[in-house]
Amino acid sequence: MASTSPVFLRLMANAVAVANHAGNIIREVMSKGDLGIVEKGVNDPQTEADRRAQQCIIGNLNKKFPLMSIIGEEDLAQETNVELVSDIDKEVLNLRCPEELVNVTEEDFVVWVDPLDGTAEYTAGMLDHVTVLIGIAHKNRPVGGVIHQPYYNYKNDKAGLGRTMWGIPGIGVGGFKPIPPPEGKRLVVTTRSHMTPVVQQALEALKPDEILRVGGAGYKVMLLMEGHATAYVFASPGCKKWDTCAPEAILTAMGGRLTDIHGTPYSYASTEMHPNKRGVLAAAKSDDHKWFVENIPDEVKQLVQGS
Ligand SMILES: Nc1ncnc2c1ncn2[C@@H]1O[C@H](COP(=O)(O)OS(=O)(=O)O)[C@@H](OP(=O)(O)O)[C@H]1O
Ligand SMILES: [Mg+2]
Ligand SMILES: [Mg+2]
Ligand SMILES: [Mg+2]
Repeated sequence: MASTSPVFLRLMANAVAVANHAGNIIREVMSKGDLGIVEKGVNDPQTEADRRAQQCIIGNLNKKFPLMSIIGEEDLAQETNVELVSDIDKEVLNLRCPEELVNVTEEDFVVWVDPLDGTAEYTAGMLDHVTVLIGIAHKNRPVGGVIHQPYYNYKNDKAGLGRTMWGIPGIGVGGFKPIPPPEGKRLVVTTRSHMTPVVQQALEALKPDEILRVGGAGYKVMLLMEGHATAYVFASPGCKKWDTCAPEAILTAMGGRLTDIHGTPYSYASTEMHPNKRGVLAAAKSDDHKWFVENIPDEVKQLVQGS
């Protein structure tokens, strides 16, 4: 079965396994206590966990899919002697493959990797905000996504610590139960640490019942997936393709949408620039997404055009 599975399913099943392994690395670095923090820029830390998790994810995917483009957040020379992850997720391997991906070969996929999303929160001990993101794109669009949350349940006696969620548009999602947001309420999730006057202006115009400020694109989208928020609104550049590719795939698979603040999808081609310069707007329900696109003021849209 495995040897005849489409490349796409083998890739997804390996992505789940390496994301789990990256989660082990992230917890191990934290438990050893020396995070090895390097400041890449203002308010942009990198830790030993970011570095080792990326080496593990890209090293393993490279070994198994040597012809595929893989783009990771951290600017590192790839080590060749990374620890081999031999498991593969059997449930994902045995899923139905989307018809249009059955015969696609590895050269035609592009993988976007954020080895640790929410680094600032990781260093500050806000551990549930931390995720590992692996997004798979084909013909510029996200076709599969994996989000691993290494500290899921960490406040809960460590019962069942960590979880992995996946989504394949046209097929479905796994590892969590999609929950719709509460009817008749507008709950907006946005940045915790990158507030600007324009981000604020957009939020005020939307008149939310509540604003949730959390770290990381992965965690914000998880709040949408499980009904804790109606929309993720970030009217600013700053987010990158590796932040949004996996979350977009999962949201799309459950009927939601992730675009720029104008309502236009991003392209995930390997030649694409990394920053999402036109901001981020996401919702678990496409009707909600439409309402938010229509209600972000034109003045804000003009200020976040990516030029
Ligand atoms: N230059 C710049 N300007 C404005 N905002 C920025 C910038 N760089 C990163 N960000 C925002 O910072 C958050 C964390 O960034 P990353 O996801 O890239 O970092 S990491 O994966 O945690 O390392 C993430 O969102 P928040 O967590 O919502 O603040 C990014 O959207
Ligand atoms: Mg970073
Ligand atoms: Mg990130
Ligand atoms: Mg990161």
